[in-house]
Amino acid sequence: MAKISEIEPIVLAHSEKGSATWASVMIVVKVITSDGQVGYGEAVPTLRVINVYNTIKQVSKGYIGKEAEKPEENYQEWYKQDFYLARSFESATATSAIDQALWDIIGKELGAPIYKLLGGKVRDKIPVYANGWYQDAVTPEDFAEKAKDVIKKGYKALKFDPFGPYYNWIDEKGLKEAEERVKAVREAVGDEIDILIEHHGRFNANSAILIAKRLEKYNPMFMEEPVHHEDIEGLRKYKQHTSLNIALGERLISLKEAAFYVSEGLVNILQPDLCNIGGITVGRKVISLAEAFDVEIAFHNAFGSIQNAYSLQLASITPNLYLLENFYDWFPQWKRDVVYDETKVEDGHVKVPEKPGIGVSINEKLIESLKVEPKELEVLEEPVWVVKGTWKKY
Ligand SMILES: O=C(O)C(=O)C[C@H](O)[C@H](O)CO
Ligand SMILES: [Mg+2]
Repeated sequence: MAKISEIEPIVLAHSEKGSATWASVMIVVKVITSDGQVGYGEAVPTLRVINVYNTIKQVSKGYIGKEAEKPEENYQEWYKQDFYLARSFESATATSAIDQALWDIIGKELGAPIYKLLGGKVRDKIPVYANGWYQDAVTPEDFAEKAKDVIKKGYKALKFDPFGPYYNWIDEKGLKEAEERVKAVREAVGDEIDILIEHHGRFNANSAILIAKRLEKYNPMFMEEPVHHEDIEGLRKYKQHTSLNIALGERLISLKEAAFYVSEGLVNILQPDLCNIGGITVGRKVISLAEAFDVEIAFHNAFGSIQNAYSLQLASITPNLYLLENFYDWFPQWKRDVVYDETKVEDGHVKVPEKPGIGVSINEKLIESLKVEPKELEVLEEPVWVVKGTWKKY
């Protein structure tokens, strides 16, 4: 059986930026086997580009020489070595990206897309929701105009963060501003469209509860990360005082972390990120964990087109899928070109790619031409994790 002979982290950048600064670059992992097979994965940049790049090199030491077609065993072996894997975002994303590439290699060896290796599709098209669409939106009118464009593209659901620069607590002025933005979007899209409210984990429980009571009249389908990510007691309090669906999961980096939120009943829509949670090997286990508790899945999918391709493969085998997050229509063109623009959104759905492994072709020449040295991201008043141009009051 082929051995893993090379693992190369590659940072891609381009002058054309997308809607989220933290995804202005892509970190790609290229794995090559002893018989020349090549697999690709994607790691998460955010504010850790240099650290993730270097961690991929360190994690690779635990994978080089291992059998390429054994991602499960390789993950278990690495878990033994990497004492802080479940506590280290850098380790988790590096391991996830390498794991993705190994599943890509197996699929290519067997001539089958990953969904086939996992028992087959339960749907041929993936229903998606829009994010990234509200760049530079500030006033309610801005949000309403842009929301109409989203619906014209055929999306049946859209997510946005209506809170401007408010953080930790929110006052009456902030509540009013958020309500006016949500009201404008609801009036623009009508009652049939799912509105998803993103909080980016910025509020204390009291403020999050005030927000829920203020916005519930607009029937949001879920409230994402309403309280600070590590605020378990705040989340319990939020759940006790509101009736809205809680969505979270993008920051989870292990199966057992996901199991905690699901078994404690603290999440209704789980949003694992295949570039954080442990790649395909752990991602498929999280799907079943959620299914056992009647929790729905909406994979977090906010970085690049390789992550998007893997998310489509796993979304196709997920019986308890709500919707797949999608930035694709608001990606800079270069990100779409990395996969030859093979995962277009049509009428709010994406056809499941059928090519072996990752499902799409990878534009290796473009990757070569976009290669840059790992670098720090600028830290400005507007945090890198918001949709650009929205950290504003009006
Ligand atoms: O996609 C999500 O759920 C995120 O929390 C990430 C941000 O919304 C996205 O990158 C826009 O900044
Ligand atoms: Mg989010």
